[in-house]
Amino acid sequence: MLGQIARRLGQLHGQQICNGLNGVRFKETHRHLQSSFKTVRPISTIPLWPFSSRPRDFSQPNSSWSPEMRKAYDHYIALCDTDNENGEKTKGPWRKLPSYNRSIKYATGGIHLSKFIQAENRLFTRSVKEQGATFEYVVFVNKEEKSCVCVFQSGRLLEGAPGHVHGGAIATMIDTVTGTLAGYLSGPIMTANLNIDYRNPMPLGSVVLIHSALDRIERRKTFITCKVTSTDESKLYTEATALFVSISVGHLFGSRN
Ligand SMILES: CCCCCCCCCCCCCC(=O)SCCNC(=O)CCNC(=O)[C@H](O)C(C)(C)COP(=O)(O)OP(=O)(O)OC[C@H]1O[C@@H](n2cnc3c(N)ncnc32)[C@H](O)[C@@H]1OP(=O)(O)O
Repeated sequence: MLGQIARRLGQLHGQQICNGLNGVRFKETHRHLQSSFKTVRPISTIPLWPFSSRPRDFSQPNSSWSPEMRKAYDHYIALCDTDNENGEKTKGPWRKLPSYNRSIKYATGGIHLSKFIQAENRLFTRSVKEQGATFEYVVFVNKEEKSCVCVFQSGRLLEGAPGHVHGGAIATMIDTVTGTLAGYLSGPIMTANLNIDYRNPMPLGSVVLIHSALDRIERRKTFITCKVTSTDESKLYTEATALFVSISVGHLFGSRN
């Protein structure tokens, strides 16, 4: 039974992510899973981390970032909350979201749980250790406008057509960004539908902006629109619409709400 629960949990993100779970202390694991996943909330409502150690944020600048990536990051950082010269906080419209390498780290206490639950698993977009080789990205949300923007730099391992980014890698980033916004606004969700129009090939290594906005919410359904453009927004690469359905945590364990 617990193995089944664990395997169901492991299907998060469409991947079998809990193969390494066999052999862990199931009683303890189950108790932690139950209490932790009951507390998954929209990212917007997550308070300051309740434990002293914070998980590493993978969306901080690193040496693989091109000047264009850094410039776009600095542009949005300047629009986030800042401290003025008097040490007072000035409210900005944007907020930078942290990005972890394990989805479990988004749950309360997840950094601790991640040491013994599904310890080998990694979030797909953060699974390659080499900086700059795959997905370098950072997401900023605008709560008032119910929108977000992601600055994304593609790496050499994401090739599809020669010299250009693989369509599946672009879809991955669109799912990630629209899903992040839907989760921010609606709490635990899963992708139900993703429609993508590829308008122009995206050069490998380029930096793009992935703009997502709330279209509407109907009952459990959150509809998001998305456009991928060059950083100066003069070139349109991709357009998409996405539907996310709110789930109870039990959905991941096989129960139907
Ligand atoms: C945990 C924190 C993690 C943080 C990570 C952060 C970063 C990463 C973020 C990355 C994010 C990446 C996330 C990922 O990649 S998630 C991985 C990919 N997605 C999946 O594997 C989902 C698989 N599908 C399901 O589990 C279920 O089918 C879902 C949950 C989607 C709905 O099954 P459920 O039994 O619950 O609901 P329902 O069937 O009663 O339907 C409810 C309503 O929805 C409507 N409907 C349903 N399907 C469709 C459809 N295809 N088109 C149009 N409409 C559809 C339906 O008509 C109904 O409408 P209405 O009658 O109310 O009008």
